[in-house]
Amino acid sequence: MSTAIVYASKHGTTAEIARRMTTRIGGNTTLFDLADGSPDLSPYSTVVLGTAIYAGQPKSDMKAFCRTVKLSGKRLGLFVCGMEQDPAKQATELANAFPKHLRKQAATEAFLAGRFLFSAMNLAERFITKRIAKTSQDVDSIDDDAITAFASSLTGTE
Ligand SMILES: Cc1cc2nc3c(=O)[nH]c(=O)nc-3n(C[C@H](O)[C@H](O)[C@H](O)COP(=O)(O)O)c2cc1C
Repeated sequence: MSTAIVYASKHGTTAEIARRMTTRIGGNTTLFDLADGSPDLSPYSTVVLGTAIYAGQPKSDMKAFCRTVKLSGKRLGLFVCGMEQDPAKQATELANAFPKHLRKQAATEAFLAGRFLFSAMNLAERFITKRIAKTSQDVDSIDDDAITAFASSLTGTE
């Protein structure tokens, strides 16, 4: 199985989740950061798309990529990285992050949590995070079990 994991990350946590996912998917798995441009996915039979969520929205480069990418016939997994705690709101963020036709095609999709990294944030982001999340400390909510479960359902080994 040849797999491409394509991600959109601002402060590195979606990238870190994607990196951890590669070892769990195994086989021939390649990482692509959308900040480096749009990859050619034609050689890959399986594709994972992952994006960070800011203010309820996926990153704009993932949104733009989803508008043009052709994935028919491929096994597809979708994930979002965010710090929303309410399961209903997490589900809404996931539902809004990718177009309907890709969600319909997806073999698996998940909200994979994230991190608050104050050292990576700009002043406005620190202010918003302190106000909304009521913390000024780094928080690491990356859920390794959820990453493993996502990889297993993608590869059909669950
Ligand atoms: C200014 C700001 C706004 C955010 N808004 C949301 C949000 O609406 N929903 C959510 O689930 N997470 C939100 N987050 C949390 C980020 O999604 C989380 O920090 C994530 O790990 C960032 O991923 P990245 O490092 O790949 O950019 C926000 C974080 C910041 C700093």
